[in-house]
Amino acid sequence: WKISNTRKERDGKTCPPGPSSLPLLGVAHLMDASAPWETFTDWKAKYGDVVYFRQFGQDIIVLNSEEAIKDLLEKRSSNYSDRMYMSTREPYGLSFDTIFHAHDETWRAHRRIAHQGLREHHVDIYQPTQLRFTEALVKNLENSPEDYHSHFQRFAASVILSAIYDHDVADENDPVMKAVIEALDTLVLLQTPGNAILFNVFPFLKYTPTWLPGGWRNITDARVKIERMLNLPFEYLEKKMATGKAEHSIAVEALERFGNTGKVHNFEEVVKGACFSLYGAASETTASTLMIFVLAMVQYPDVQKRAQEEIDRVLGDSRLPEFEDRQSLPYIEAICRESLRWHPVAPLGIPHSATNDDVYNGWHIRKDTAVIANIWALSQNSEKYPSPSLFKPERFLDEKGGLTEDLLTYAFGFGRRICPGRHFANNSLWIAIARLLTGFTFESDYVRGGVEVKWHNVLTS
Ligand code: HEM
Repeated sequence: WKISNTRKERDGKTCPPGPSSLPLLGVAHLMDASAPWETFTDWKAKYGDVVYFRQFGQDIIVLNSEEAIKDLLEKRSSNYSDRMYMSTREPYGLSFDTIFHAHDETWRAHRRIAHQGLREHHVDIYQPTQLRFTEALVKNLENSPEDYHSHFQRFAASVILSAIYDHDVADENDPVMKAVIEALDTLVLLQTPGNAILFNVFPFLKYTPTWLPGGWRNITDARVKIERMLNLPFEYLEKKMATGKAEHSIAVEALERFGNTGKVHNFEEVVKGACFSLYGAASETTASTLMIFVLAMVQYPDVQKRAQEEIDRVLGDSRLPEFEDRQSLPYIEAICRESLRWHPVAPLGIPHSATNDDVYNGWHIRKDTAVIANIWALSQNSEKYPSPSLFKPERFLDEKGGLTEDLLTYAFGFGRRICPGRHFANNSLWIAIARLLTGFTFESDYVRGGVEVKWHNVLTS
């Protein structure tokens, strides 16, 4: 066995450099399975900005620089906006999901629905809802601070369910929210590319009994959860519509628009699928980013103190931050950006896929190659972010204390597949972070017998 950093030949064509794969293992023995983005970032030094390898029969390319990512995923987006085939899609009833949908007409309809409801500035109409659920989050955290993770999950699910379905999450027993949170744990694992590749090779994994480790793979159990998450919010909405009580929401708007045109075949299923994907993608990412923010506040008390001083200085102690205060609180904004950068919640994004054969820098890229944009490598680039492992919001401030132009858009992906919920997510995160810093000081309870924080890395961290 010898690591080769020369260019590799395949079918007589030159592929980008990368580690050689072993027949059964692929490159598994070379990777840190719990944090593959770190291995890929180390490979940048060894192999460069474009790294190629094969894993369980799948061609994979990792892009380790902004330039390579822009060249392929943005400038050549017509060829790099597909998704790799996931063997978990059809059997688990996930064919309708935008996130892993092929780059086709249904996907375009999904993106139109998402864009219509979540485009920049338009998302401001959800601010009153985001504020209302932030107030609920603060109350819940006051009552049971130890349950912070479930409070963040509930906050994230509530804001998005309200925007999509005008569904008001009443309490922690709300059946729709419970269905979403219950299904999401399984969904995230099923859609983690490494897991899906394993299903390609060992299809029998679908039948793992629920009581065994890895029981989330059980196909009967998973399908029930996924169907409930797909159908339940829609059933609630239909009841509201039937009684004329449905307020404006992304789903209602889409149903009206597509229903009238007759252009989209099976439009109700299309709308359902698009909405499922939106709240599927919104809940976990938003809640996890808040977890990352809290972890940073615990580890960096000086940052927390400086943020609280900014809030006191700008607002005094007579009122709480509102969206209108955003411009006047640059350090809070910088904390939001640093929370997205310090440990990106989706460190490898979601792999794109090549529709056709292509040539880049003289290297051959085969059709159906999975193309991973290594967001982690961008976020930890020490030339752009000195001492990248430190949580330093000041890196987003200029000498005059104003914000830099680095908006961290790369944390939300690239090209045609860029996250359609990014403006909505930014608002949810900002108001939650501003209000949490006003109402609380976060401290570690580890020395008092609390649990050690461990990263849980799947499709999201
Ligand atoms: C902190 C919050 C969030 C982060 C960091 C995040 C990040 C991402 C990333 C990296 C992708 C993959 C983009 C690509 O393939 O290049 C993505 C896709 C997606 N995100 Fe987000 N996201 C967040 C919140 C949201 C929210 C709030 C929504 C919905 C309201 C949403 C909806 C989606 C959807 C539907 C996709 C799939 C797009 C497609 O495949 O065409 N995300 N997101």
